[in-house]
Formats: sequence, C-alpha cells, structure tokens
Amino acid sequence: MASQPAHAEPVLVVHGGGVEAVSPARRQRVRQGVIRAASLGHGVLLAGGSAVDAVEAAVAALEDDPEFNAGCGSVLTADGDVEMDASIMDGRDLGAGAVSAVRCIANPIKLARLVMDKTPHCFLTDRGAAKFAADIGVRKIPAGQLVTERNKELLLKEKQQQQGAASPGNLGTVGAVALDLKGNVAYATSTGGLVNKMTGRVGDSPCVGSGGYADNRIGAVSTTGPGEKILKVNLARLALFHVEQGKTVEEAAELALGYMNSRLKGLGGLIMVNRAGDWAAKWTSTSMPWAAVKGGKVHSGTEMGDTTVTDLC
Ligand SMILES: CC(C)C[C@H](NC(=O)C[C@H](N)C(=O)O)C(=O)O
Repeated sequence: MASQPAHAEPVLVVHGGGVEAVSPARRQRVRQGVIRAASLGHGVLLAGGSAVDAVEAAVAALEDDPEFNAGCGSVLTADGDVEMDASIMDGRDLGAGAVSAVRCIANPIKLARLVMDKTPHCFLTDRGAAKFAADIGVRKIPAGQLVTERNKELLLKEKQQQQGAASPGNLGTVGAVALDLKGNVAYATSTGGLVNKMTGRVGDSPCVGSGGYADNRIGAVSTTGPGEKILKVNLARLALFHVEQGKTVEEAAELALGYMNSRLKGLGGLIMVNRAGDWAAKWTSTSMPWAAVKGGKVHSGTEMGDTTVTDLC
C-alpha cells in the first residue's frame, strides 16, 4: 500500500438524512444546519485536528440542532420515547465505537467516541451503555428534553396512518466523513431511527459496515435510509468495496445505492471521501440535505440538481 499523502487538502462532508422532500418551510433551516456543521468540522481539520475529532464535532452540532433526527429532535418510538443509535470510526487503525438504544443524553456520538477510546469494546447497548455513560461522567438529561413538538405530532400522524410507506416525518439522520491534513479518514453517524419503531429496535447507524465505514487505505462513508435494508447490503462497506476495485467515489456511491434499490427496493443516501480527497454526496431517495467543505469552498444542496457553491466564511 502506498503511504498517505503528507499534506492532504482537508475535506469535510455531512448529510442530514432523508427520503421525503424537505418542506419549503424547513429547507432553509436544514440547509443552514448542514452548512454550519460542515464548516465547524472543517475548522477542526484546518486547526490540525484529526479526522475523527472533526466528524465527532460536526455530528454533535447536528445532534444539538432540533431540525435533525438525532440527539434533540430524534423521532419517537411507538411508546413515545427517544432511543438513539450512533457510531464512529477512525480510519488510521479501524478503531470503532458504537452505542444503541441510548436515552437521556444529549450527544450519543460523544458516547460512541468514549466507547472507542476508553473501553476494550466496540459497541455498548441500552442498559450497559447507560451505565458506562454514568460511570464516565456523561451528563444525564431528562428524557423530555430531547422530545420536540414536531416529533410528538409525527408519531401521532404515523400511528393514525398505520405502518407502511415512509412518512414525511422520517427525516434527519446525520452523518459526517472527513479527510484530515495527515491523510487520515473517519466517519460518524447518529440517529433517532425511524418514527414509531418498536422499543429496542436497532438500525444500521450504529453498525460498522452499514451505517458507515472508514479505512485510511480506501476512504470513509456515512449512510442514511431504512436501516433494515442498509443492514442487509452492508451499504457503507459495499460502497468502499467499489472504491477498492478502482471506481471513482461517484461510481462507487451509485453502484452501492443501485444494488440496495435493485435487490431490496431500498432508497437511501450516502456521503463519501476517498484517500485522495475526492468526495461524493449521492441519494436515490427524494432528497438528502448535505454540505461539503474543501479548498475554501462550501458545496451544499437538498434536492437533486440544486447544488450551490459559496466561499467559506
Ligand atoms: C425514512 C428514513 C429512511 C429516513 C432517515 N432515517 C434513517 O436514516 C434511519 C436510520 N438509518 C435507521 O434505520 O435507524 C432519516 O432520518 O433521515
């Protein structure tokens, strides 16, 4: 394997989930949210921070933004609770940390990072994750603090409509990928999951290989879409497999999403960056809010064909 480029141009890409169209009323807020998070993460990279620090910072900012389905703003389970999943991976050594079905904390991605850094394990769930959080001093917050009025209404609507097609409420899982100055890559993904999900249901987002993957020898990916389908095709690793086979990031993203669609009728999206700093944001769903920062420019969009490019301020 060739060694990493000594001074890579840092790249930070984020997504804000999605399947249904973003309503015009929310579009601007969602767009601002992804741009803010991508710029924040990119700032970490410019200051010499690692890719893993940058994706953690970008995703934590999106968890704190109630417009997105992660942290505050997470969709509700059938019982009206918030149960969150998150994972993070460091492409240097394939270090990975994940948590699932966690409640009453503001930033699941920070807990996933602590699992990676401070335990001999990769993945803690539910009761054990809560105990670890308490032991390590992560602040507990009241469950209600993560619940927004919008999500209460969405759960009600979903229950009235019964299960079935994805409702417009299913929007806003978040993720980030980064390439740092030293040529290291990382990903982070965080979600409240799917509205009206069964208590204890875990999706793809905390599962390494499905919700994301990062390997310095190839690149990094973060995904969004119906977890039950993403898990079955290992979407993130599948996309990177195509990069390993010599495809461009665009081709690799299209092939992986195309496979999920043709094999399972699954629509979704992903962001990726390869070790050379080429990046892509692709989706087969109706929309996916995304933003990418590289070389002093901010690229962003929500719907197909609405990409804008501005100077980084
Ligand atoms: C309708 C759905 C696909 C929208 C999407 N949800 C996720 O990505 C959920 C996450 N992958 C899981 O399965 O737990 C979103 O929040 O934007």
